[in-house]
Amino acid sequence: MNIKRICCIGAGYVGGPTMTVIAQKCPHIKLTVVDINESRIAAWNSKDLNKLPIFEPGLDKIVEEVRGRNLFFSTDIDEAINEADMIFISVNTPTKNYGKGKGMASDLKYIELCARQIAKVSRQNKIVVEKSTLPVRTASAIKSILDNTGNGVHFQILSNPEFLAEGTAIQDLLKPDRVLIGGDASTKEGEVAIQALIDVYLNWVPKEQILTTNVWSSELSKLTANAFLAQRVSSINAMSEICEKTGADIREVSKAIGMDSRIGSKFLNASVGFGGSCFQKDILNLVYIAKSYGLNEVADYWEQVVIMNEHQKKRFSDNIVSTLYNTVSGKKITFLGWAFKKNTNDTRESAAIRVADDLLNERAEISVYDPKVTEERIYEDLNYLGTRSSIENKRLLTINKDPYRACKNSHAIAILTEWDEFKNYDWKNIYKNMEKPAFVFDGRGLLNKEELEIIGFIYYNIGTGN
Ligand SMILES: NC(=O)C1=CN([C@@H]2O[C@H](COP(=O)(O)OP(=O)(O)OC[C@H]3O[C@@H](n4cnc5c(N)ncnc54)[C@H](O)[C@@H]3O)[C@@H](O)[C@H]2O)C=CC1
Ligand SMILES: O=C(O)[C@H]1O[C@H](OP(=O)(O)OP(=O)(O)OC[C@H]2O[C@@H](n3ccc(=O)[nH]c3=O)[C@H](O)[C@@H]2O)[C@H](O)[C@@H](O)[C@@H]1O
Repeated sequence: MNIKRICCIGAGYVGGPTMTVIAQKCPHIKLTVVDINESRIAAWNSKDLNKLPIFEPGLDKIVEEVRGRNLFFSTDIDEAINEADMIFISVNTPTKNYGKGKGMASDLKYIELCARQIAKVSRQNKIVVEKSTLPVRTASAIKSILDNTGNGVHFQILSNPEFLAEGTAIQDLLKPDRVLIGGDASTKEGEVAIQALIDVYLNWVPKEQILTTNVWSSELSKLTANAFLAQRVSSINAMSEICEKTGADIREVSKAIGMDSRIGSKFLNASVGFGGSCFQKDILNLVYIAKSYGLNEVADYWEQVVIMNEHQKKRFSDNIVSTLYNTVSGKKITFLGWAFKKNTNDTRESAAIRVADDLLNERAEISVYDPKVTEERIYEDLNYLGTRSSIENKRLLTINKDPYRACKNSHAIAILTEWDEFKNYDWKNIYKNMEKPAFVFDGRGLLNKEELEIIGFIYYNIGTGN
């Protein structure tokens, strides 16, 4: 089966970049990315490429090349569904914040709405691809909705989880470690659907890197991959606390263990805690699934990864307070970075939000510098926690688009995002304009302790205790 038209529902961090890359590599396929969020679609269609809703290195160039050629962004969801041979569902699947499973299970209401809409408007057979990260066995719920509410047309459901990381999305999409496709190979129609999606990827991904499994393995592999990655961060962060008590240096420990090829060197950077929209949500989802099968030991095991992460954030803010003589009330503390990692404007679950909230509870005054994140976003993140009124948050937290001004008159700087450019700042100048003693709390282990100490800073690096 030759796919000619693809529709992607959800123009977010996954749908947007993923379809952009497919459009570049498959000029013979017309792709339409749709979303209910009109302003997001308007931003994707913006003439000014700096106004795209998502910042990803290299994304703007490819959008410029393919938009209007074979890639389209639209709010006309019904039309895009109806004309497509293949539909990717790439909507958000956040942690449920109400009812059964509150705070743990994935909220599948957006997925269900998509399935109902697909069923309602489809006039010919379609392949439906789960791109969103979903609890294992979600495909059976989607299939049941499609088969029971549709117009008698036939649907094949595939699972094709996305493994891109933000900040490197384009590179990850162009050269994926693997592409995973889960489908029902036991039927002829299932086999045809699997092959149709393989053929799309074969336009740029070597066939050895395209892996097929049954649907449930594919759904569960995505949760497993994120759980393993997050577990590495929590494991190294747990060791960072031991380092701080014993004089060991976490960077040396990471290097020493990473050289063991069975362990490997990636994802061993101690930090103020992992952020991002997925690690926490996907592990909590896994915990919920385990509990729902009565697998309490399994659930507890994975939940500890999230508990450790919360502890790491709290320990970082506690350390700032205790180092600043147990009082930060009225003291200006500057945050370099608000996003959850470098090269993204995404702030979801960023450690900065928790750390700021803790310090604001201690009545500190926070000054934030992050060139990629909008002012509205930062206040929304804080207001969402509901700890203080939005007026109070605006009074206590200020945002500055100039890092030097952001640091002026502050007592301490906290590094919350791993931007490499921090290293190249004029730190002597920053020091000159700060209150003394001037502290740097490096939550990403990026700056050079010795250099900063020569300038006069008192430097704390997560995982070294000095
Ligand atoms: N952000 C990431 O780096 C990765 C995310 N994922 C998974 O991909 C999925 C999507 O994540 P993101 O792109 O980050 O989410 P996002 O929140 O950036 O985008 C989702 C979009 O779907 C739209 N939407 C929701 N319901 C809709 C409906 N019924 N019809 C049309 N549009 C609808 C929303 O308006 C939103 O623009 C999630 O399941 C996530 O776990 C997987 C790999 C990486
Ligand atoms: O499902 C998802 O959403 C994605 O989640 C992560 O990608 P992402 O969250 O975008 O970014 P990561 O590079 O994984 O970083 C996550 C967090 O862990 C932190 N981290 C990462 C690595 C490390 O060694 N130490 C560490 O603290 C980062 O600073 C960041 O806050 C996975 O890496 C992707 O494979 C996956 O597709």
